Amino acid sequence: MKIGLIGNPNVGKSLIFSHLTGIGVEVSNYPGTTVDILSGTACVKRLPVEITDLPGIYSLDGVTDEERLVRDMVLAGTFDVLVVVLDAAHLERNLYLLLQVLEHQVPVLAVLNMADEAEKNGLLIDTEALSRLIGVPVLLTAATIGKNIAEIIPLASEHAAIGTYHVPYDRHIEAAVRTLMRVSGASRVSSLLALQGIGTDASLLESAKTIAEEIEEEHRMPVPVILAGNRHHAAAEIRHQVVLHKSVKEMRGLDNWLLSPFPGIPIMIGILLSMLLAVFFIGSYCEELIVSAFDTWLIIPLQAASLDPLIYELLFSFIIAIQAGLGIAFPFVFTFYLLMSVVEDTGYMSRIAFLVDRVMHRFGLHGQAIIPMVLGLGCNVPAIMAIRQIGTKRERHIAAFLITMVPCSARTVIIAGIVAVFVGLYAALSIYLIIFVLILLSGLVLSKVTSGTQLGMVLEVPPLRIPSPAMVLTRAWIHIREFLVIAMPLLIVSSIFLGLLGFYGILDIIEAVTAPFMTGVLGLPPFASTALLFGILRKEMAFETLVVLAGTATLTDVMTKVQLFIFALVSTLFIPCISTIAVLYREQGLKTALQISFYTVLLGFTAGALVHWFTLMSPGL
Ligand SMILES: Nc1nc2c(ncn2[C@@H]2O[C@H](COP(=O)(O)OP(=O)(O)OP(=O)(O)O)[C@@H](O)[C@H]2O)c(=O)[nH]1
Ligand SMILES: [Mg+2]
Repeated sequence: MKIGLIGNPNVGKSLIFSHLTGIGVEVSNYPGTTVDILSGTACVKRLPVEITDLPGIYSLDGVTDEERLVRDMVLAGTFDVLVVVLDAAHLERNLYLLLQVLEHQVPVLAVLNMADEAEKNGLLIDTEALSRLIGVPVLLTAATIGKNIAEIIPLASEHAAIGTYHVPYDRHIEAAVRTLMRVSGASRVSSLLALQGIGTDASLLESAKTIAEEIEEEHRMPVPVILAGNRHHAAAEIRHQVVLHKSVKEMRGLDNWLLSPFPGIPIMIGILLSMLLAVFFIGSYCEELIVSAFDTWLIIPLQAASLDPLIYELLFSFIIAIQAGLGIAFPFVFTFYLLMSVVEDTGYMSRIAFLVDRVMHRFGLHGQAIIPMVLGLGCNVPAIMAIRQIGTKRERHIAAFLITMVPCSARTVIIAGIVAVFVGLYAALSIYLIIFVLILLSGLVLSKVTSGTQLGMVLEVPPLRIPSPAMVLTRAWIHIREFLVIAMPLLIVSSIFLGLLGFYGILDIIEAVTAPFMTGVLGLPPFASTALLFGILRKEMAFETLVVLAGTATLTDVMTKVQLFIFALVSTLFIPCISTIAVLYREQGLKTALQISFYTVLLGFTAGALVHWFTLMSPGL
């Protein structure tokens, strides 16, 4: 009987080999110690068993010479049993190779070595669950202390089994495999290999090539990359089901819920939606209190005092800027960051990434890209900076486009403050829906037109934790402080600037020039153009400026509900704020910054014009 020891580099194969055979081989703590293939014999029940120590490899893809060598030996049926040695302390990374070995339909025993290290790291591995899941026996060992090493050969020779687990590949891949199996009568593994251009059957390779080209056309990435992405996802999923951190043992039941598509996805939508609603309700409740306090105590007395017109204009612009900042933006920004901070601290964010990973691949993105996108709900600037971590240039390019469309907290201020307050909750939610659909469509189009490759990556899902109030408050405070020290002064200066422009009649000129477009195409009052313009400085300033220009916080006095809806939609979508453009330029270059700015202007005006046109067509609205 021939047994092969296969596994990632540095997992302890050679140490196990010398325990089993008594042959002293080089064992060292760096990958790639074994380069030659060494065999030895052990006796089990007086029958000789030949054991081979193979060089460490990460996959059977055949990228390196060692990988090709090992794969060819496996394909040639050299071994009766493969003992796959895994590092129990880094199971997810090691599972990738195991999943690939299982595809080869050879009897397998999985040995999770380094049990001592896993234990030291506080990891508990449910070997029975793993064994049930993949259909092969699983043994936990620690080669340095000889733990369970004596079990390896008896288990391997008597109980090694052909795995029952199939990596759930992308549906195009699965369809291709089915077709190849039917047409050429090939096995699943030969069909999968043929799709990657590996194999000896010329006619199978020929048909696989045509199908693979179609898939690559559709996905805009090579088949091996798609397969790798799927395997990584499967490895993450298995790891999640069988490994738990001691400290979070009690959280595990909850986590199983959170991470499975059902009820995970409804829960995710529920959590995000209730966050938005909480921001709406708490924000607008506080807004009303603060705004009316300003009106009663400052604005009305100011109007009653007979002041020099210029002084009055300056004072009025100053007060209304503070009213807009503290009264309108602050309650929403504060509530948002507080809730967001809780979500981040619990570790739920990575669960969102895991849940949407599959869907994101359709948009040419890895699940990890969802984290900057969710961060973008707070502010696009750190979100754009966070895409640095994303694997390839192509993914970064797509992510930059999509993130700039994500409604940040400033845009939530506009949507909540204008639409939720004056038009209604459903109208406000419908803006999110419109933006969501536009992001999906843009993602689909971008993933088709952007060239380059997509990388598979391992998603780490950190343990769930009860958030610590101190951490949550500190994190929320960092964002809120940024708002107070950067946004507020900017708001005050621009409000005074605006007051002066109005005082000297310059706003009238700008408005007169843009009026035909504003009124004719978007159906908005002419002064909306100034508000949109100031929205480029900071998004919520579009709203605050509108209040300043309207001269009242009760916007329905000066605009219709439809106008308010269109204004909010356009100012949310069109051109990112100046800080976002700056960071886009720094991170992605001038071309991308310009492309995105142009694209969003087009999108914003088109969406606004369409809504206007639609309401003209249906006067009943
Ligand atoms: N803590 C701990 N260390 C181990 C265990 N098994 C092996 N090691 C150590 O891990 C390192 C790598 O062991 P090797 O046997 O050389 O690993 P390998 O898989 O043959 O590595 P390559 O030949 O590079 O593929 C050595 O320093 C071993 O002492 C274990 O169960 N626990
Ligand atoms: Mg070795």
